[in-house]
Amino acid sequence: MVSVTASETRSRPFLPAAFRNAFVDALAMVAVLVLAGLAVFLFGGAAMQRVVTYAAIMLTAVLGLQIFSGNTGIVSFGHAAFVGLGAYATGILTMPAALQRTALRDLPPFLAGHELSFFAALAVVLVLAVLIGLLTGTPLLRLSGSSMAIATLAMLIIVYTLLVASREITRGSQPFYGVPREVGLWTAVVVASIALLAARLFRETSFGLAARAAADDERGAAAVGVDHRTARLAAWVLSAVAAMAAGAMMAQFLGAFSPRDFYFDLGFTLLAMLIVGGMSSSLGAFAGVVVTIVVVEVVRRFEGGGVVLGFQLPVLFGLTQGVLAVAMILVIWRRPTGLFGDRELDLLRRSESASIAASAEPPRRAGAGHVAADHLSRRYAGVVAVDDVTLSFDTDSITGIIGPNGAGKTTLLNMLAGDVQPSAGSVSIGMPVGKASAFRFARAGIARTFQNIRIFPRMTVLENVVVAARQVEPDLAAAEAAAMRELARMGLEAFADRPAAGLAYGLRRRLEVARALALKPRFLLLDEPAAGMNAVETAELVAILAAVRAERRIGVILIEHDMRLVMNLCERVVVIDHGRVIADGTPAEAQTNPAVVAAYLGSRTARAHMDAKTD
Ligand SMILES: Nc1ncnc2c1ncn2[C@@H]1O[C@H](COP(=O)(O)OP(=O)(O)OP(=O)(O)O)[C@@H](O)[C@H]1O
Repeated sequence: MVSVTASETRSRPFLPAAFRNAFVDALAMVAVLVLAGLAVFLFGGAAMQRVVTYAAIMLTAVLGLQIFSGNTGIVSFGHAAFVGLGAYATGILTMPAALQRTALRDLPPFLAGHELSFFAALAVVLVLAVLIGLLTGTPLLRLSGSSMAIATLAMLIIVYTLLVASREITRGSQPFYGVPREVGLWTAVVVASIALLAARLFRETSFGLAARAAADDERGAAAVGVDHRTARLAAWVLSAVAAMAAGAMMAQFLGAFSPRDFYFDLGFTLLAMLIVGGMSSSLGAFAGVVVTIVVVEVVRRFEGGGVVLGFQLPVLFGLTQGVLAVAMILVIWRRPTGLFGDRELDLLRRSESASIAASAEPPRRAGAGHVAADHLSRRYAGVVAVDDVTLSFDTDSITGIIGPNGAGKTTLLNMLAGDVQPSAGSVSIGMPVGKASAFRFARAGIARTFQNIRIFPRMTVLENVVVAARQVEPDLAAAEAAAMRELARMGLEAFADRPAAGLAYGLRRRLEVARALALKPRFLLLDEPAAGMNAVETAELVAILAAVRAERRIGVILIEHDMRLVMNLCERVVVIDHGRVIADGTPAEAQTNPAVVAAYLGSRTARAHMDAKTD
């Protein structure tokens, strides 16, 4: 459990808490793998050693898939293609030259006669994997969600077709043979161990955090400065590296193979293993491989028929794939997050040793600055949501935006946050942000919360805030300490290690504010921050916002229907009706403005709200 201390620890930790925890988790899984290797090495026969070697190779490939699909939430059917490319590249690079002259007579000269050792070939394959990852990822990741998943399927088919068509290099659909079989148990165990470390640690890097945040809520992630395309590309490239490393080992493990070995069957097996274990964690990938290999080894014995309890079984062709398919369906049905859920081992997080001190460093104060809307309009097929609005907001002030339902308040706020593009006019935030997009606005100091809360439910409460802190603080340990400080401010430190999904409604709203503040913003844009809160919670929120403003001198712009909150907290009130600004002044002026009363306060209840005096 994370504990908070009031002051920052004197000695800086060797590694940020998240990495220490990840490292220990990975070491625990590596220990199990090494012990399994040792057990079959000492006590198992050659057949058992081959099973564990194969399991370690598959583990490397499944971890590759997990790095991408587990962190981004996008299923990939294409990773078998990476395994195939790694296998063929290794086969060509390591095949003895004499054999090449007979088996691959038409091999282009630049590919011929290298005769590399396995590890030299692996190094080349890894470089190749980065290039192939960048080349395939850049166009693929322009798509989103299910279209991206379908595109990975297309990639699998394209690579298969290329392997079959490139006869001079691959022998087409004929078996590619003559690859030296240097990869044994320990090579596979070592490479799989490195893949385990990489997969477990990647989760905690800023790319891993960003990819997971975007998987949970893409708009919410952009609002805390996450560039999801870059994060996904990083995950894709690393996953290609792991999958191609698995392919390199597979080539030398099998010695002979054909394109069919890296097609739908393998793609399905990799996915089945990951889904059975649990897609979202490296623990899931690890467990999935162990469970499915054990099941497959047992089932395989019955595939060719045999006698069980006196009964003669028929030959059951495809029994293993069938059992895997049923296992996958059962898991998806009964346990959608896989056998091992979507949490890592988190060995250190469970103990006191992972305490993170809240940063004592005072957060930066916003300098003078402004956010301005210049003749801003936004139309939606026939509806003019915002109509020619010109407004300017300064730091060190709190402005309330009020107006009837559907007046255009949220649309205006979305444009000020770079989340919605104006149909006409422009937004200036006091510094250049290049192509306007929400993540660039967030990094430039425009933080926001949403009317419908957009936290990252599958991440912990602390991770929710660290994602934001990392966008402005490259040092992870410092980002953790800053995130802890914001959690403590919002009274959430006791929940730091819990999944955010478990928070009650009011606490989720607070978490969203803590997350926004971790961006060290110049402006904080809040869309109905008190919605759904009771009077006590609202009063606490008002006190927190007033304290934040006093401490940091930031500009706060909030949309709110709770007039008591607006009148108590805001120095300026902007009233919007039918997309236009109809009043802009002090709360007292708004209360007595006849246009406001006429346009906004038709009903008696609303008038009663408006008449609420400041406490
Ligand atoms: N994505 C969209 N597509 C089509 N119409 C939209 C879209 N977003 C907003 N609108 C329309 O624009 C108008 C203004 O909506 P907006 O949500 O900005 O108002 P609001 O003042 O925030 O309302 P509320 O107080 O109910 O949240 C409404 O008529 C709404 O239906």
